Amino acid sequence: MKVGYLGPKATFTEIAVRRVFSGIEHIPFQTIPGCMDAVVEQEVDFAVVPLENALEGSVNITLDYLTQEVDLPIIGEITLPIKQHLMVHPANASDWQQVSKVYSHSHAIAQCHKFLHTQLKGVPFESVSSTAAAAKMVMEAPEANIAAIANELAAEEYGLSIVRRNIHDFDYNHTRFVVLAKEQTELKGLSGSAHHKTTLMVTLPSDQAGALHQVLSAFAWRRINLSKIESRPMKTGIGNYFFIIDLEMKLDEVLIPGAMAELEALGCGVKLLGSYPSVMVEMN
Ligand SMILES: O=C(O)C(=O)Cc1ccccc1
Repeated sequence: MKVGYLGPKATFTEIAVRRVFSGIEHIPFQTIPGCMDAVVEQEVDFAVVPLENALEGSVNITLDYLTQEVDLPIIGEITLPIKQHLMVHPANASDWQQVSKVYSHSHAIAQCHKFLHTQLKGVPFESVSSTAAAAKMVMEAPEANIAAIANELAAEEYGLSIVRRNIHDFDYNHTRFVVLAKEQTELKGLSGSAHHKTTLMVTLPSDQAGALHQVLSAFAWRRINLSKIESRPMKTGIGNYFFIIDLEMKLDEVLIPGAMAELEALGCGVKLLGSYPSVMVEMN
């Protein structure tokens, strides 16, 4: 068995993988679509990809690729606390305040905007494919005084010096990762979880007044709790959106199928993206 993740080694995604998958091979991929394609091509059995951060919101490439390019069920969710650190090559540890550029994943940069604006004012930043990819770049270029924003494991893995710890702008910084597979599978690492969610993709009938209100009513009168609703562009024209809706319950035989049937009767398109256990893990 193999699990693919957004690499290289020591990304936050790999930390999430390590907490849930033991005794199977962990394979890094350079991009989020690359991880998902690897499941489709059966190069790996599972993929773990970031979906949403508490400070920066959804990872749009994950939502869009999952809803529009591949057909893979979500079989689990892992929520991980995120701590961002500024790190440089040990050769530059004493003059880190003179760094010429800061590299990281776009979400990590966004989580540290206040720090960058106040402590490294005017220093340009650039987003790369992951936090660990940034750490690896810094390790490979000791002659350039550049910095990465990444986690503690990446500093260890790539031999970097952490010069400022916990530089994320708000303490409550968590990221949700989803586990994808080719088919619905029960994950051993998540089987003890008492918390389940169900995610639906809903498209509205065009030009129908009150359609979103009716969609929400279908959940409301059944007392199904929504933990998230997100709109994403259909990419067919301005104003054309679909919705991704997270329900705080496991797929049952009555309430969710009833709500889905009601939405279809209203003229909506409804697709089940997954019903899955959810765990919160520690950083360690
Ligand atoms: O780049 C990483 O390390 C990732 O796993 C993606 C990510 C980036 C920022 C916060 C959480 C996950």
